[in-house]
Amino acid sequence: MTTSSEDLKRSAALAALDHVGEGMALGIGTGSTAAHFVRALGARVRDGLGIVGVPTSEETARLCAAEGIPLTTLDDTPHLHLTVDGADEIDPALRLIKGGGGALLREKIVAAASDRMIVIADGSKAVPVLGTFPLPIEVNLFGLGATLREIGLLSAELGLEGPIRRRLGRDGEPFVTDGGHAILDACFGRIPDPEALAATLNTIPGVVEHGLFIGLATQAAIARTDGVEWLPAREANRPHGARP
Ligand SMILES: O=C[C@H](O)[C@H](O)[C@H](O)COP(=O)(O)O
Repeated sequence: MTTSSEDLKRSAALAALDHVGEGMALGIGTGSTAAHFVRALGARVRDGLGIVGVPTSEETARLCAAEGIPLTTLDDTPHLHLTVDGADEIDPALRLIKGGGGALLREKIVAAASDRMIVIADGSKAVPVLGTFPLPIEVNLFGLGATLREIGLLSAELGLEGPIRRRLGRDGEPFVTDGGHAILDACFGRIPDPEALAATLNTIPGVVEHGLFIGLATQAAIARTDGVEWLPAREANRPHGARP
């Protein structure tokens, strides 16, 4: 019997669900892998599990509502126990590229508000070096051209070359995030020093957020045909370390 990539995503989601306990405040991720988690969580909630969730996108909010998962906001619940979310790439130090679905801004805010972040993924997302997946960069619509040019110039100084394109939606129109911003996808191919690139992007006016998640993931459940592999935490990488 063959195992589909959806089966693997579901296996990773179920492995993360084992870490969810009664009374938890959860960050709930976005994307096809996170959707498996939402559906499995919904079944547990209907069986009586008491949790509240903060969704990382309007799409996830709708799915949670359909599953009967009680939702809150970071205004009412600013400190979360655990976030479970997918990723586009995961390296061995648990650095991530996220934002393939355009939800990176809310995802990063929610992950940073959480004591722990478990990344769920099928094995295809685990890479030795980040960057094959184009890096999503969320930018303000005002000054888009100038921001794009600055990203290109400063990343070239780091030795990163490659096309940077505004993302289009499925309808062929420019993609707009839940926050009303554009996404630029930077096709660098390889990002040998993600910390340096993240620090550079953080200095550029007009960059709202970028898809490099560094020091946020505490564990990853990577599902392969022979089972789920857990990548451990690297606490030294975590500026937002677990709080009491
Ligand atoms: O913006 C979207 C998110 O970062 C997703 O978690 C990421 O793109 C992974 O999505 P999927 O599980 O569909 O591959």
